[in-house]
Amino acid sequence: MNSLTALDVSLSLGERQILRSVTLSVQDGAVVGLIGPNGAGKSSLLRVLAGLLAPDMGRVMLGEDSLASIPPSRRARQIAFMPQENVRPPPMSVRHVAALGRLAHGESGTVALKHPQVAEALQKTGLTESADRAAHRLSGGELARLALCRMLCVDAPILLADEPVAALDPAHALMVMNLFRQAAYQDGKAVVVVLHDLGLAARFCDKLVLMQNGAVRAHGLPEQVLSETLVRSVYHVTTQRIGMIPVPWELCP
Ligand SMILES: Nc1ncnc2c1ncn2[C@@H]1O[C@H](COP(=O)(O)OP(=O)(O)OP(=O)(O)O)[C@@H](O)[C@H]1O
Repeated sequence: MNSLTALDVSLSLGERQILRSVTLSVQDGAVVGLIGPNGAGKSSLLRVLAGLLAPDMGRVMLGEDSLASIPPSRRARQIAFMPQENVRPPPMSVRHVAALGRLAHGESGTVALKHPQVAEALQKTGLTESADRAAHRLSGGELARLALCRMLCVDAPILLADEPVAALDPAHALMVMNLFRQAAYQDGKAVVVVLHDLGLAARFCDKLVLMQNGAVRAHGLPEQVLSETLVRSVYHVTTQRIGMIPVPWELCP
């Protein structure tokens, strides 16, 4: 069974305390949504979970093993990470950039390009017809899908995605959220996804972790975490419900 757990993790960067005793766990077959206002610490926590930042206190466990004890080469095969920042790629084709995900398995060149996972990831992210285009000429949303595509090419059991739908139109945002659900429910992956869209978080995540000021303010089922009271307290907005889905409505006075 695949699981990734942050246990009582604290992190300081420079003078600032960024994370305060954060505990979060994701198991295979589940999509965990990480939500919270700007600056709450979501990206920092995701980087700690990916092993890119070492916590000052607490630890991260990948299954039974401490993440810090796992060699980076094995970590790269176990955890695929999509960062928030979309760096414009060098002048290579979309297919070549996607295939960089296979480097985690030591594959490059033709071997990587011909791996079935590359064609599948291009198809799942709606990029098959753009595969031969120059990646550096893609639009912002297309670039975001390419970053996701490269992450899928790793075929890791654990997926960590930082605001993967922030730049996407509604159809592609739904496509990507369905893709995470499929990864969890059909392929048994463990998924952590950072989201600002509370509607998507409510609909597509099995569990939500709501962060505020570097700490976990609430966690549990979406309907528990996205209560009117908690949303008002953390985001300072009122909500209206469309069915079960909370929609941010007005700034609190
Ligand atoms: N290297 C750093 N040095 C000092 N402070 C940092 C550093 N990196 C991040 N921070 C601070 O840590 C806090 C949390 O940042 P983080 O990017 O984790 O938040 P976030 O919840 O992902 O925010 P957003 O929703 O805006 O992306 C912010 O106040 C940020 O300014």
